[in-house]
Amino acid sequence: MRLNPVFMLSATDVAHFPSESKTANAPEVAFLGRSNVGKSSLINSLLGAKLAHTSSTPGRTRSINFFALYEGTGSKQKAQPSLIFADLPGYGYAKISKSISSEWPQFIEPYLTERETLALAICLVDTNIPPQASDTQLITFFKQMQRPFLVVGTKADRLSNNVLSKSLAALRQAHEVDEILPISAKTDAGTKVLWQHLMEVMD
Ligand SMILES: Nc1nc2c(ncn2[C@@H]2O[C@H](COP(=O)(O)OP(=O)(O)OP(=O)(O)O)[C@@H](O)[C@H]2O)c(=O)[nH]1
Ligand SMILES: [Mg+2]
Repeated sequence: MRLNPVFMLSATDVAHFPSESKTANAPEVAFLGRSNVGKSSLINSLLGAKLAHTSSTPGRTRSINFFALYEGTGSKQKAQPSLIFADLPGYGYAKISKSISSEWPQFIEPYLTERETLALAICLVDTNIPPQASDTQLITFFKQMQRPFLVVGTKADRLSNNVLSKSLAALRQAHEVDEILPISAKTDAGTKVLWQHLMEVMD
């Protein structure tokens, strides 16, 4: 199914989050991970459009950017979105070993704990670097909150199959998760499988 993406708004405060009148309570998917892991690039790759701003400099995304995804195009586009994407600012950028909550802007934690329509969190981890404590911390947070999450391994295109398999095994072990889906925003590898997970959220 093709979804038509439309940028909604950029939130720097809880008060700015899109309300029910805008989202029609459509399920929301949040993209989380360290700065530069490839959140905005993955969103663009999934949407087939360059809507989210990407940068080689960490810390590009400083607010939560919401995108509404509509079924149908032109006159056949539905009035209400079917899915919402939320592109979040990265963590682990300014200071190295601070806890996620102290590093992160004040509005991220309320977003994660209070956003009722949040249906799935995509936790991005970089397959090109060793397991990071800040990522374990985020994944533990979702386990404890019993909120649905999915871990994806980014920038898989940079590694040979052999090195990628080893990296994924190390990441699964460190973060104590059964599955990490390898993806590449560059080659679109893995994005079809990821869309299958997103479709389940929409049902
Ligand atoms: N080779 C390769 N490079 C990638 C991939 N995804 C992202 N990048 C590169 O990684 C850098 C960061 O990408 P972004 O998508 O801006 O990362 P982000 O997680 O949104 O970063 P912040 O907004 O700073 O938190 C850019 O230079 C991208 O081109 C990928 O799948 N493969
Ligand atoms: Mg970004």
